[in-house]
Amino acid sequence: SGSCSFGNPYENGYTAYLSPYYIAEVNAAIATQSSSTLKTKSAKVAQIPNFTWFDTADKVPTLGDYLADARSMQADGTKMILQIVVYDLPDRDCHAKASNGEYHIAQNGVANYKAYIDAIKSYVVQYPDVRIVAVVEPDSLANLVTNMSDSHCANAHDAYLQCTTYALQQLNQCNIWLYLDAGHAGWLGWQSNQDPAAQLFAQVYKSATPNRVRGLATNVANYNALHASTPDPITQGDPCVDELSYVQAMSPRLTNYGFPAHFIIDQGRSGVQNIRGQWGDWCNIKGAGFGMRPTNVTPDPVIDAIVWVKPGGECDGTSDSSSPRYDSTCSLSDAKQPAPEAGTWFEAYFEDLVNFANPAL
Ligand SMILES: O=[N+]([O-])c1ccc(O[C@@H]2O[C@H](CO)[C@@H](O[C@@H]3O[C@H](CO)[C@@H](O[C@@H]4O[C@H](CO)[C@@H](O)[C@H](O)[C@H]4O)[C@H](O)[C@H]3O)[C@H](O)[C@H]2O)cc1
Ligand SMILES: [Mg+2]
Repeated sequence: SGSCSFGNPYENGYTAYLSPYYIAEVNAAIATQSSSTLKTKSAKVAQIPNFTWFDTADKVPTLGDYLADARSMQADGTKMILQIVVYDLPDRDCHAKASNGEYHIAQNGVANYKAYIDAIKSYVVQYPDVRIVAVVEPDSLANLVTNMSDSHCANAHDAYLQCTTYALQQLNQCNIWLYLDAGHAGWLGWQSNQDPAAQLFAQVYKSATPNRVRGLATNVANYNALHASTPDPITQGDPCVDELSYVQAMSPRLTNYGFPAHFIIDQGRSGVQNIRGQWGDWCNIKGAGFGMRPTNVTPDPVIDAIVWVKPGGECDGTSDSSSPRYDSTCSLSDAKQPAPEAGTWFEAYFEDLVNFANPAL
């Protein structure tokens, strides 16, 4: 049956697959741009690998297309990594509104979610020769740590855990590596949140054995620095001023609870610091730029790789107060407006990310 390796999936010799979905978004954007400099820089972004978000079940068949495409690219000996996000929990994004999903617990949501996971699994098992890295359910467990006082999250608690355990039980093939989403330094890095978070992550890790959970993904769809030379003033009071200090604080706690976690850290929109009014602000933050490029060269052996998970240019949430998914966070002074619905293309914001990119494009 060959080896079922479970080391760092980002080991040297692997090439991250470029999402055709994102390339199409960027190409469409370029067609609307007039500046040749902007067009050139935008084209460079399309060549930087990020994660493909399966935020609706009807996108899952494209996973088969991407796996087949990646397999064809392996014909010459190239070894590919396909990076995806599993993101379709019932009552998703329970403490916010912007990213509420298609499934609802009250409407058979857990069963629907299991069918969604089964569909993903059906493709994973068809391509045992293609390496897959999956971030599992951004914001979900983090909300269970800090927002049980929100009835939406309290009511979703059991379903989130049941669904996540199911996903880990089903997505356990040798060609997939899973990273549970772990919020970020400004969410769970606060002294009072660290241990409860570590306990919950370890509980979920141990709820499905054997599993292919390599560790945690941090800073997904957020803006924190990997390493801040000088802490952003908004971090005042939080011992974890950046993602490096966050993962270094969490690692021994997780090991202590029986979860020897490694980490991947999103830096897709972290190129510019000191741009937020407060650390809890998360929506279309003005002044953000594309950040350090994805790499497996990291400042700590517990960090497998720096990655781009949130595709820059895809909106965090609408600023239209008449929308059912309107979240007032997207109308704060540090949020770029007007903004379209979460997940849809936000051209003005994309152009800012390009122009403010650090390193420059
Ligand atoms: O001084 N102290 O000692 C002390 C102690 C504790 C303190 O309380 C902490 O304050 C933190 C804010 O500083 C809070 O963190 C925010 O929590 C929000 C959810 O509630 C997150 O929002 C999500 O963001 C996602 C993208 O990241 C979106 O995709 C998603 O839709 C969206 O919902 C923010 O990122 C995150 O920054 C903590 O909960 C809270 O516990 C504060 C001080
Ligand atoms: Mg979101």
